[in-house]
Amino acid sequence: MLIGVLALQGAFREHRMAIKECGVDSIEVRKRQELEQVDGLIIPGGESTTMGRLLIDYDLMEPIQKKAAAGMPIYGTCAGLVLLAKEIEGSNQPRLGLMEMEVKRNAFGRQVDSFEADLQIPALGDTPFRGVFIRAPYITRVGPEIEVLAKYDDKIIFARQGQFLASAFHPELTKDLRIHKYFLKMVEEATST
Ligand SMILES: NC(=O)CC[C@H](N)C(=O)O
Repeated sequence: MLIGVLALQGAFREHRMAIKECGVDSIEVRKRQELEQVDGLIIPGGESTTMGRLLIDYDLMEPIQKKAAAGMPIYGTCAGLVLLAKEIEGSNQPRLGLMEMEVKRNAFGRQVDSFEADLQIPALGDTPFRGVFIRAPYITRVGPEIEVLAKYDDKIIFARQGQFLASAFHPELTKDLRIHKYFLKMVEEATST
């Protein structure tokens, strides 16, 4: 199994470290040829407007959408979550638009630019997951095919739609590997069918 981490901008190194800790190989994806090799893709946090523009400049937008349509699992964190959403409140910025949801960017407000919180995530067991939020978005509306995996303060911050996974927070900035392992299981399931 080979995981690609989109490396146009943002926190891609930390995701590669986490994947390595899980005992799985990864590569940085900046070109089509690199994308072609991978079984699953992680879209890191960063700046979603910049990353969206770079996806077009690097000619990766359509190739990713095509691989997604062919079943490739994708996990987006923070800016990655924004890029996965079909709707972005008040913005027409470029996006992959693969998940039936609307998101609000920088949604927790200026006073709470960055914060941490213990999250209850039933899909990961009883132990809370430390959520690191940095100018985080949240999900404001979801379609029926979306499974809500966690909320914080009544806001949806972790969700799945089939082979797509999205978190508003940054598990790659903690030592807890449960979400990366959860995604790797999704990739394993997709590649074994
Ligand atoms: N840490 C992050 O990825 C911030 C995301 C940023 N607010 C955006 O919308 O692009």
